[in-house]
Amino acid sequence: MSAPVLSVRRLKKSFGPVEIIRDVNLELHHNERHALIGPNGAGKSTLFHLISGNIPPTSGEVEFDGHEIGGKSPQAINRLGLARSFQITNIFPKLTVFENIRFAVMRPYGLQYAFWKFIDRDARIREETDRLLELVRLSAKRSAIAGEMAYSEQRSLEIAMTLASDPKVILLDEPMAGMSHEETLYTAELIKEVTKGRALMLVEHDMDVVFSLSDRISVLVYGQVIATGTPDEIRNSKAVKEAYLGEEVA
Ligand SMILES: Nc1ncnc2c1ncn2[C@@H]1O[C@H](COP(=O)(O)OP(=O)(O)OP(=O)(O)O)[C@@H](O)[C@H]1O
Repeated sequence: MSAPVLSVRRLKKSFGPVEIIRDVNLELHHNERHALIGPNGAGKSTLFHLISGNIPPTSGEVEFDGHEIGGKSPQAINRLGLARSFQITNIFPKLTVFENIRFAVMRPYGLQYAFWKFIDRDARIREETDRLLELVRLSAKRSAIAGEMAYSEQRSLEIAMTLASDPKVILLDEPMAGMSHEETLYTAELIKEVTKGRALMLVEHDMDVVFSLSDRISVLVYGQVIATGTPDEIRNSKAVKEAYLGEEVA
């Protein structure tokens, strides 16, 4: 496996006297799909917030693509090539699908405040928007109002917006939350496709998705990584069974 594109070392985060992230070490490699699983309240979202710059660490390091990013702003981290989509859908519900993606495409060009009519002439932005529409299979929905689409379609749109900055690393926080079985299968396939050539870190509660999609899995329990390994290694880990998966399977 290649060198890590993202390394978390001895990371800690306390809220007041309570230590939520307790000395976490984690590596994400180029072209790797890596899931982070663990019981409710284990600290998965907090770890994502620390990596994406939404909250600063108490101590420790986060290195992304050769840069120390711990404590940097989400915008600065995003510009370096790390993109995150949130548990809560991040789209503009009253705009069309095309307008939503175009907004995300314009962001890296610093054009988001320009007039739409001038932007419409900008072939570069239109082509990139069309490419992303096709990639997430939403071309037929380009004129649909985003907030009126099915939930899974809104998540596809959100994934397209996350890809707009052409990130090296993508963090997805519970992309299947609230989806039907069919929607989950569809979205898992889509995620597989669109993350080719990138590194993905995923927080997800659907264990079928986690075990079929991931190259490696890390298990977080009470703010500590208790195991990292391939799906088979994690499935057969005694420590994981005792601390977490045994309970899930039951
Ligand atoms: N800003 C905050 N201030 C105080 N405590 C916090 C804060 N954010 C999170 N916590 C606490 O940190 C712990 C970990 O929360 P976190 O949301 O990271 O867990 P999680 O593993 O993502 O859980 P879930 O699977 O339910 O989403 C929880 O006990 C939560 O109450």
